[in-house]
Amino acid sequence: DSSVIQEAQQLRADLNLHNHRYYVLDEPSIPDAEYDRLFQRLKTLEEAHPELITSDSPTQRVGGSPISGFGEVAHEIPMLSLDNVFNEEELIDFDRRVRERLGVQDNVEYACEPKLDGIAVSLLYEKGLLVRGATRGDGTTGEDITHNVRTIPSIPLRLFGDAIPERLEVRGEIYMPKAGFAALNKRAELSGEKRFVNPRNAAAGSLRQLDARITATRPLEMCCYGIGVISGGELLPTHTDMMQQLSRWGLKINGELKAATGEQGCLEYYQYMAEKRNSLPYEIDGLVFKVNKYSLQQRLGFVSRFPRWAIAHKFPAQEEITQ
Ligand SMILES: NC(=O)n1nc(-c2ccco2)nc1N
Repeated sequence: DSSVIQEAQQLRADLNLHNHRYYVLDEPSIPDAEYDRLFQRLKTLEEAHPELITSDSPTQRVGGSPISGFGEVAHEIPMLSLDNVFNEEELIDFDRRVRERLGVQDNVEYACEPKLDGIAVSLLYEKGLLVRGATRGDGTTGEDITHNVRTIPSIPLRLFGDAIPERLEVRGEIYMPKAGFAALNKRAELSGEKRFVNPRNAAAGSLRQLDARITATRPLEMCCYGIGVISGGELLPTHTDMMQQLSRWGLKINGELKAATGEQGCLEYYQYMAEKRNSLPYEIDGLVFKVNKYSLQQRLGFVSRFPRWAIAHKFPAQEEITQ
């Protein structure tokens, strides 16, 4: 009856908000015991009235039986991997090429982020509901790991707030924090299971499980670093704007995300993060500098879409031959 429906809806909303504060904001709002009590109450209501169960209920994070195999996902927008630079000179060269290609003299604003050492994933939200998770794969085709990404507490099953796009593809890195990795290997040692070599391998192995119940026991987190498809919604002018918007919709973004001006701003960020690297709670294998304005990315993206290894040498236009 309607009071049970209302109670279930209220419990679902409250639990999802508590999850958001605990796993995305790292600011727990209630004691664990209180959370468990609410969770058990929702579980009881759903068992008594299965028709109340919705896909974004926190009780639905761990699926039922294992899947038989991984489906394939065709990325509508290719998931490009990043080119690398290894020193200041090459970074300065990158910035110079960017400004040359844009035909600008003055400084370009960059978005600066740590490069998390995990697994790149694509999350598709339709009308705010998480409908699919996929690995990068070869950039064009990835593996469907929806059943496993649903178990990760920092991945919202439903976005909240307003002006949520019809379709929103969020891209980010699934990673295992250093502390979680150490605890997992400690448990593995005690139970005679194999240990993982590093957090990246541990995350990769956890996402390759056919049985989501195993993935659910692994301390995984997800941090957004970009978007793919966005339709029926507003694309904000810059990457940093868009990441802040993802955060308002309940997604986790990296606290070290900053805007910097020109090559000098990037080099200062590099120094700052080089000092800070060992004290971060997760492993990083570098930093990522992105031209912050999407309009400039589009222009640059255009140039880089042509193969850099081939060029067409055109003949001069011939006089039109009149019949
Ligand atoms: N791994 C990582 O942390 N990444 N990866 C990107 C990326 C890959 C392609 C475009 O952006 N950005 C960040 N922060």
